Amino acid sequence: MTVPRQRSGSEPALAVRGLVKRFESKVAVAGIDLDVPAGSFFGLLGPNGAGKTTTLSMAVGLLRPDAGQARILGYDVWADPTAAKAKIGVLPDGVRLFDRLTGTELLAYHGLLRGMDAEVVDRRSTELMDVLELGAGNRTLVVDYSAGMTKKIGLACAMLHAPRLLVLDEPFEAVDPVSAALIRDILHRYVAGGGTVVFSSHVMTVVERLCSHVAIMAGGAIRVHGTLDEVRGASSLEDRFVEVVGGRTATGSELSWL
Ligand SMILES: Nc1ncnc2c1ncn2[C@@H]1O[C@H](COP(=O)(O)OP(=O)(O)OP(=O)(O)O)[C@@H](O)[C@H]1O
Repeated sequence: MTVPRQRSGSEPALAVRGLVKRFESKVAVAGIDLDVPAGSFFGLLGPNGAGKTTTLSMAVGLLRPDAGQARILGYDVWADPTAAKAKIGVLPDGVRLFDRLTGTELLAYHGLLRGMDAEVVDRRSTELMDVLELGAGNRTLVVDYSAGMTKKIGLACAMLHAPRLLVLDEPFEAVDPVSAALIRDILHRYVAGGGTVVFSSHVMTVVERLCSHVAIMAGGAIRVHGTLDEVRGASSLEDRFVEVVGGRTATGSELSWL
């Protein structure tokens, strides 16, 4: 008999153990252990190809790992997907949405798929469309949205059911500064209200401004993690990042034809 795992108040919002993913001969994620404390604002950093998207996709049950485990608020993502997925909202990489719908229709679709009450969906989607400045009455199809608007409707879909954990892959990419500030405020409020956010980003200033905790990945492994202050020490986060992942600068001899 399998004894259900005890869930306590101190359970990390997200816990991964020994996550591995290979794509043919390429090891994209090489055995990652990571705890995201409940109530934290967690930034996952790393250079292009470090394995951030692959890690987050496995952690939320979108990509099956070759080895390892992921738990969301104590629920195993692969053994108990219904319970685990009820607790999370996900903004995946390159959001694949049913884009022949208006934003409001897409939110209704998401809400009803999650078994939410139609009236609640209606109320929340109007509020989300409004707050995210997508226009509650806007009849534009999502396929015709700009990249930044697509990011915002993806975020709205992730938040609609009021999850306890938000996992966001590059939420600030392609978003204008005004919308980025808006998203930052919304996420701040969400964390202040007891939610947990994990997001990947390349924008150090955003991570430094928002995050309580940070992990830096490179080559499919976590190189350093901890609170923001522990990770950056006396340097800036950017300097620490370059130090950890190894920086390369153009010496002047490259691209001489340019
Ligand atoms: N479906 C796939 N098939 C083959 N290789 C893949 C696949 N997905 C990812 N990879 C490889 O795995 C490695 C990690 O990719 P991943 O997208 O997780 O990196 P990332 O840190 O999110 O990068 P970026 O910051 O550029 O988005 C890369 O070398 C990438 O080429």
